[in-house]
Amino acid sequence: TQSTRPQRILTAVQKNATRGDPRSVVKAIDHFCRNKEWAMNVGDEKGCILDSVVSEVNPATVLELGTYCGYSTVRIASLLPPNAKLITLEFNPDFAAIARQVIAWAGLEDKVQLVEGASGDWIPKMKEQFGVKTFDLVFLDHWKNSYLPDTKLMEECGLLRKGSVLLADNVICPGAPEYLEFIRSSPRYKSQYFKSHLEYTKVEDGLEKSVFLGLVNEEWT
Ligand SMILES: Cc1ncnc2c1ncn2[C@@H]1O[C@H](/C=C/CNC(=O)c2cc(-c3ccc(F)cc3)cc(O)c2O)[C@@H](O)[C@H]1O
Ligand SMILES: [Mg+2]
Repeated sequence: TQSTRPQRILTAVQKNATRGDPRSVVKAIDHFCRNKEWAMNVGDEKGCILDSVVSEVNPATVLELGTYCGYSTVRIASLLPPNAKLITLEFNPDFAAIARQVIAWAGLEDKVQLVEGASGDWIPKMKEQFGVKTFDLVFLDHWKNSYLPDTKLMEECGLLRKGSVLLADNVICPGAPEYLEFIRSSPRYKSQYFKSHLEYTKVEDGLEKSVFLGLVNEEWT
């Protein structure tokens, strides 16, 4: 039977990366996607911006929306302090199965909890199911029209605290216009755009970093 692109990405990891070495897993995927087959990983250029935000936030709890093959999961988890936890949501079982093996190859299973299912179903269960109070960092990289509803849902479920950081991929390409419009005009967020390029291409794209400010007082009037 024909292999899928995620299966070919996993094969490239198993052939070219060293078990237990997250950076070699990241390099192997980037090499494959730059030279063999493009895939929608955040990639090496935007990945450096992701790394710098993760290092700056130094999060104890991270939520990733949209695991795909686990590329950004590995990048983030490799930078987490001991005892920190990354929960990543993926509703495609085939992608989830590949991602589990990529995460395991990197030796990061202990820091990552991959949950199979839709973000809209699982966000409301985070506290009761995983004992999460709030998330220090959220990486949004799933369906672009789910960014806004899921952000509102996280607020409603009390999963964001003053200082929580949202980092959204692809705000230019493919784009997340409703999310950008909301987050940049909301008094509850302080946003910053990091200009970059679509993974493995010269097309413009970027990441939007937004800090949740908590319920600002004009909402009590
Ligand atoms: C509500 C819900 N719950 C759980 N998992 C969910 C979920 N919604 C989606 N997922 C999962 O997340 C990933 C989906 C990622 C969507 N990403 C993109 O579409 C994307 C596209 C491009 C792109 C750019 C230019 C082009 F010409 C073509 C493609 C680049 C990117 O970086 C992308 O992220 C995928 O693994 C999907 O199963
Ligand atoms: Mg993306």
